[in-house]
Amino acid sequence: MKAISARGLRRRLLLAFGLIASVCLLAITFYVFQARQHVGADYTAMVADVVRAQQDPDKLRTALDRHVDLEDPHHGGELAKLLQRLPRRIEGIRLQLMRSDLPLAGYTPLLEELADIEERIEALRTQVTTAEGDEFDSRALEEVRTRGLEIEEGLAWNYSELSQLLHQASADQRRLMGWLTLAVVWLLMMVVLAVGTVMLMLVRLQRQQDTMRHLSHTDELTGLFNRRRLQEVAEQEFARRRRHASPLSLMLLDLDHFKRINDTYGHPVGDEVLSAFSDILLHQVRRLDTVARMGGEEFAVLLPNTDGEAAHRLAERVREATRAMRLPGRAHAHRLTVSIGVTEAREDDSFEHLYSRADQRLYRAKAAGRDRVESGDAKTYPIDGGPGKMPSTASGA
Ligand SMILES: Nc1nc2c(ncn2[C@@H]2O[C@H](COP(=O)(O)OP(=O)(O)OP(=O)(O)O)[C@@H](O)[C@H]2O)c(=O)[nH]1
Repeated sequence: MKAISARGLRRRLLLAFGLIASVCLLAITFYVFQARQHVGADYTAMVADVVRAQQDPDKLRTALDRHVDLEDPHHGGELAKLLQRLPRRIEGIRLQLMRSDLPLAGYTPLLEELADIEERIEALRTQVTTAEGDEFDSRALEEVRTRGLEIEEGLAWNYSELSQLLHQASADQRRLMGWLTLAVVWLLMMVVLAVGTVMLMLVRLQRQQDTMRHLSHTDELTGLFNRRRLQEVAEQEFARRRRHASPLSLMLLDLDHFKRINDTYGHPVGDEVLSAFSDILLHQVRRLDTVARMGGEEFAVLLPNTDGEAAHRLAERVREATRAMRLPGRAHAHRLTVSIGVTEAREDDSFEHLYSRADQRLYRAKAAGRDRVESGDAKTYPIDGGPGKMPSTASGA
């Protein structure tokens, strides 16, 4: 599986975080809008019905007055029609209340009273319609008036109570919605915060992992790769070589008599020399080469796409540069030299074999007097690409 870099991961996490935050923001806006609209619409409709119903008692009083004052039986028709409409209005309000989510317990006494009024309206309507066409006596008219006024009073009181209850409930509901909205906003903020924190932690974790990986691949003193990393890169290069059949060489380098530097100038100066030598190596090689410190004063350079001849030339350049190197501090007068073993990978070779051959050649270079490059081939190699001869399989001082 391809590893994601810390930067790539951070970019993806930030993108995800931005998306989540936007969705949350949209959800909050949508919720607040819907909640306010919903509550407003329900109560507006119900309160409007009750306000209209509150005119009914006045209409009833007027109809009664006309009915009684004119003593005209035909006016009974107008009163009867009104008495027919009133129960429908009550029924409509009752249905609205039932359908709403209001706690009906507070409304039950009112609804019961309205049901009672409905019955009385029905009785009065029967009385008025039955009497239509007959002669009204004043006693009967007075009775209609009295019963009508009782209904009018009952209706006026009930509607007024209902209106108050609805206004109160509406105010309560709005307050509740306000709190709910706040709670939702708070909750979403917490979610966003939590997601952000988790993402930050993930980014930190990834950074730590990257640092750990870097440290596990790096030599602390010189900043070069270490033995483990060289091994990994070598395995990759061998796999690549099997696919593309390109040359691959290895150079092993060991500083000569390094102990003397430590003994003469002290360990810290020895450390500085090791760092300065690393710089020389890095300066001489290409970007695709892998330079590693194997431990102590021993180094290795893996050279992809490089045959033994080119590797030998490079080794010579490194040897020359090392001799010419001015050592730091009190060691400035000391001349540092390096012995180098070079080898090119053969067909069906392995890194272990390659390394072992380079090591043997390094040993030979040491044994032959140090400050030498041993490549093991009987050929002579031109140095720096120009014509030149090597006395034997080795070159050096
Ligand atoms: N300053 C410093 N010295 C180190 C470090 N690692 C190893 N050394 C020293 O390197 C020296 C290596 O000594 P030897 O193995 O005898 O090798 P040499 O003196 O270079 O001799 P030849 O390799 O035979 O030419 C020892 O004195 C080690 O203490 C390090 O990280 N810093």
